[in-house]
Parts: sequence; structure tokens; C-alpha cells
Amino acid sequence: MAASNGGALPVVDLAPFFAVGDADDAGARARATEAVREACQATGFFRAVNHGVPHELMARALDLSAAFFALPDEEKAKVRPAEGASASPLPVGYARQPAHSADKNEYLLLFNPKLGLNHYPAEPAGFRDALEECYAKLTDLGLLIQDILSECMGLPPGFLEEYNADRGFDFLTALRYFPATSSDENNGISAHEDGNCITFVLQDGVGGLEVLGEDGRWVPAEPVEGSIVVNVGDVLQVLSNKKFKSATHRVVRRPGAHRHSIAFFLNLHGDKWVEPLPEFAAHAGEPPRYRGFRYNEYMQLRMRNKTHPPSRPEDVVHITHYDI
Ligand SMILES: O=C(O)CCC(=O)C(=O)O
Ligand SMILES: [Fe+2]
Repeated sequence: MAASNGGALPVVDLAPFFAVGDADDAGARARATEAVREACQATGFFRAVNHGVPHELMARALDLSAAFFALPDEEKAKVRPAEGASASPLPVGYARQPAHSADKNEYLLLFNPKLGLNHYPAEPAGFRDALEECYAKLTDLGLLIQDILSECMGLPPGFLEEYNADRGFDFLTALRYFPATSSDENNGISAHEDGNCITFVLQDGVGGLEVLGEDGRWVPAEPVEGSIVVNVGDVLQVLSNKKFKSATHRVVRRPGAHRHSIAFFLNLHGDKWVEPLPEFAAHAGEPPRYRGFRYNEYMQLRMRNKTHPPSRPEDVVHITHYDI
């Protein structure tokens, strides 16, 4: 069988967090928590299995997404609110990366369906339901992983839950990457770190997602059916004063096939203040490695990277902007 074993990505089995009444649950939960801690300190990337998101839903959402992106461009372009009309932090609906962008993909973006801000495609039938079901399940998974992270960061129970209690800034993107046209025309998403708290990726069988390993080599996050790739974003790297890594990752396009993925971003409210927590700085006898900032300021600087790409790569804003 050509399927890989998932390469070098650590696998975390979340089953013990869903089991009830088994005497060994506490031990199994502690082992899973330790595996998350190790992965987040090493690269910030792992693969979750038995995560509570039904495999049938994941496959259905990816299939319907492929059917949507296969529609003619005029159809897809209808799923876009008028310029300036969006009340959401990012434009909802369909978009294709601009021609000047090094990233070669198109996507459909939605916020929390409960906010009523989204624009959905009329076709294919069932796509909206699948996206909304995914959104709800991935939010639940985000809250579970956030609890596990709170625990493995040694924070008081419920700390991150309280710090990041607002679900108004999370978003989901269904993505389609175009096939590579040659071996040097194959960038899907350039190497980056996610700015948010925690990201999940569901992907079809094509492959191309890669994470930068500790030794500086790219490790493929090969598709493994039913698994979800999890990565830590910049917010957790800052809170943990660099103890937890915001994973550097990219997507390399493969020849001969479009690639489909669904990414969910557990985010932070724009008004939140982000700085190294005392547990990782003063109380640990460590100097803070970042100055504090309001999250919205960082989100806006990152948006500017896209809307007004700086001509010099060193002017692109990353979390290093707040380095001390
Ligand atoms: O499509 C993927 O596999 C990853 C997407 C990603 O890294 C992003 O949107 O930030
Ligand atoms: Fe990303």
C-alpha cells in the first residue's frame, strides 16, 4: 500500500478524553497530555486521532468542497459580499489569492455560523451543512486541545479557557491548491507560522503540507485518513515565552492534482492583550522574550503583509516584530 505511516509527525490518541468510567482513563489522559507537551515543545505540530470529529463528516466536507471548487469561476465569484460590506474581521466567502501572491490557492472563508456573517455557496447541496457541522465539531476539539495545553503548560485548570473565552474571531477556510506546473513552480502556501492559538487541518489524499523539523529539514504531514493535523500558533508561543513552538509550515503543490484541505483557526478576541505569562517569565526566572501587544494590532499587521506585500522580505511582519 502506498499510504505512509504519517512520516515523523507525532501521533496523539485523544480517545481517553472521550471515554467514560474507565479506571485507567486518568493514566491514559496523562500520557496523551505528555505527548502533546513534547510535540509542542519540539515543533508545534502533531497528528490527532480519535479526536471526536466523525470521519464520515470529514470525508463528506472535503468531497463537497472539491465539488464546489470545480464549479466555473463565475459561480464561485457569486459567493462574495460586496467590497467593504463585510462586518467580519476578515472578508467572508470565496476568494482566490491575487496574481502577485506567491501562494497559489483559492478558498472559502467562514466565521462562527452563529454570528450570521457568512456567505455560503448555493451549490453543491449539503455543503453548507457539512461546513457548519465541521465548524461546530472543530470548535469542540479546539476547546479540548486548549484544556490539554493549559494542563501541559502547568497553568491553573481552566486558565486558557477563561483567557480565550470569546468564540467570535475563530474562522474556517476550505482551500483548493492548484496542481504544480513544474518543480520550481510549486508553492501552495509559503513557509509561515499561524498567528492564532491552535490550528487544525483536514486534508484529502494529495499531500504537500510540510512542517519545519528541529533539524531544519521539512517533514511531510502526509495525509492519513481520518486524522487531523494540529499546530500551535504564535499566541501560544508568546504566552509560553517561546517554550511552545509556533510551527513553521508550508504547502508544496504536487503535479497532476488539485489538493483540498479544510483549516480551522481557534483564534483570540482582537482586544486581548498578549504577552509572556509570569509562569514562563518572572516566576521562572526568565526574561520575557516578547513585548506585550493587543492581538488586533498584530492581526492588522499580518493583513497588511497580504494587502500591501513589502518589497523587502525582511519587512514582512512576523511574531519576531515583538521580540525583545
Ligand atoms: O492547507 C493546508 O494544509 C495548510 C493551510 C495553512 O497553513 C494556513 O491556511 O495557514
Ligand atoms: Fe498555516
